[in-house]
Amino acid sequence: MAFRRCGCMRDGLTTVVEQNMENSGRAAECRFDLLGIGNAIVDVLAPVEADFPQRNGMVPGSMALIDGQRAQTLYNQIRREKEMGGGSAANTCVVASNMGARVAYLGKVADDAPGQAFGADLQAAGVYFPSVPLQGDEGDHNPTARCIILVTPDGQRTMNTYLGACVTFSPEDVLADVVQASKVIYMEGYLFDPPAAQEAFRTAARIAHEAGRKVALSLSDRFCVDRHRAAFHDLVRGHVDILFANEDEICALYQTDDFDEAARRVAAETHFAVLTRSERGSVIIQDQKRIVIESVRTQVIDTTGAGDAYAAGFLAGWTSDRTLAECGRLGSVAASEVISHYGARPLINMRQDMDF
Ligand SMILES: Nc1ncnc2c1ncn2[C@@H]1O[C@H](COP(=O)(O)OP(=O)(O)O)[C@@H](O)[C@H]1O
Ligand SMILES: O=C(O)C[C@@H](O)[C@H](O)C(=O)COP(=O)(O)O
Repeated sequence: MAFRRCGCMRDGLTTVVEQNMENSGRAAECRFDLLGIGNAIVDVLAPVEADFPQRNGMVPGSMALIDGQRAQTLYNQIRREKEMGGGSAANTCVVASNMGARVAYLGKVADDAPGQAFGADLQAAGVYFPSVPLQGDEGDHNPTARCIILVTPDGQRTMNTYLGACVTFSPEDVLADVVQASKVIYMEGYLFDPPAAQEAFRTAARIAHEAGRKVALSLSDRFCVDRHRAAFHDLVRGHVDILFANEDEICALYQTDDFDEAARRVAAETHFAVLTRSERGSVIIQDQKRIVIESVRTQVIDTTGAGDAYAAGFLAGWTSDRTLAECGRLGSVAASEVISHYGARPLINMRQDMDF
């Protein structure tokens, strides 16, 4: 089955696309399959030597929050390979759109050159991006966020994020009509770092559920889970319909080193969780039933965005009524594409060029 394509992404929201959702019981009459909400970030990718992260006080494979000065120091220190739109949920949106889903995104940039580039990347990918950039003094004090991503020869990425304009994202930035028009909203756990965005997160979840839409959450990073464990527990137990997490993150949530124990505990607390395990693939858990999905082997150049792309493939499949096994396979296929080159966004048109 081919994914549906929306040819009117930038029309006014009064146009509601009629959907034929015969067997899903999910939302009918949605303009968007997927709405991503997250920290709007420009990624700066750079190859570094294997020991660079440790030598510079970083934990390999993690995301650390840094201030503007540290961002500038690192920026001057590295050999920049690529600068491009990033942000975890935004990456998911771009990949899902590339796979044929109809996608919108909400996030905060400043009205500066990186912010304009971030918006242009989304627009080029067919993602509807109605968020208003920060203007004037506020924008001058909070420039568009940057993530300095250091990639070691084994393809591992270590991220250093300066949040900039993202710290101003608040409930007012949650556009209710866009939320209501989306089958599923997908929010990144990183949104729990900027304080006002936590409230925005809850606002978006409430609006979505009131409109009969689904809410998906990615736990994002194990240290992010450590920072916000109680809030994530609360969300997982009561407010999230689909949970995405990698092995480290789900283990961090339940404070265990044992993946099987973490998987058992999440199965007891939630109806639907999707757990990724890097080259070991993923496990989909729905109502205690487990489906194991293999990864797709590829030459790994840069693992930035593997989890984001997996979620994209999965949700593109889920919102077009694929079976769970097919959703998982689409996740693995999407992830294998983005880890085979620098950057978290696809270099090909996956819908056209790959076997779905
Ligand atoms: N080395 C790899 N080889 C093949 N696929 C991979 C590899 N690393 C990640 N993937 C794919 O990406 C998905 C997400 O990767 P994972 O590392 O678990 O998430 P994250 O990027 O969030 O840390 C995996 O389920 C798998 O499909
Ligand atoms: O959101 C961030 O702080 C980093 C993003 O800009 C980055 O593109 C990212 O999240 C990569 O995704 P991941 O490797 O799947 O975590």
